[in-house]
Amino acid sequence: MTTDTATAADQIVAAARSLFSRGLTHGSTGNLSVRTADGILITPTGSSLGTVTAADLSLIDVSGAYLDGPKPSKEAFLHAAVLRARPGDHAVAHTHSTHAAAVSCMDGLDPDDALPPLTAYYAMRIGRLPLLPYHAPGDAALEALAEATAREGHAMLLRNHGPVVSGRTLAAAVDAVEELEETAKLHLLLRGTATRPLTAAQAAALRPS
Ligand SMILES: O=C(CO)COP(=O)(O)O
Ligand SMILES: [Zn+2]
Repeated sequence: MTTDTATAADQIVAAARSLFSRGLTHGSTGNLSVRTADGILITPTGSSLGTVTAADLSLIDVSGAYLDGPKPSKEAFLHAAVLRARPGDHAVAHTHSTHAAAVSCMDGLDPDDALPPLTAYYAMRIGRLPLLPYHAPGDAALEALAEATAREGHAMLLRNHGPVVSGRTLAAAVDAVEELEETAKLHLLLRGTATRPLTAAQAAALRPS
């Protein structure tokens, strides 16, 4: 279902405030997008999600090209790549949330799946978390890999950076990125403690499509 641009703008501003007010984004980090009938509405580059308004939002097309409004997020190409790869998804959330960003800096991660399925909600909302190799923010060299990764699943972790998660709606994408953050926190809390994640079969039974 495609959202109209005015509704999408309201959704982006509400989600931005919600994330920023709870410390899930800080400074001018993170960006949100929603696919609309007109293109992809996305937060502008350099904006704080604590103060961005509906009038500040940028419009790009699915190729990532600029259409209207202020200069889009430098990660606009990533949002467009994910939405091209996932026609059933209509929104993308990217954050530098503390615990997920911390995990993205850890050595020895499994590049196919950076976090264990510690809880049922993690298995339901994220499932698998591929780790993408380090690129500087805004480096479009990541575009092809991000698009290919998004064809396999709706979540990915950018090395030394943070998560990118899509959803059928912005609410779903934000819900999933929050679940990822909380699971990253649990993972760090449990370091040094013998831990029993879900079994592969238990996780697979809950995995999102
Ligand atoms: O998260 C960010 C870069 O990765 C923020 O960039 P923008 O301000 O360009 O959206
Ligand atoms: Zn970022």
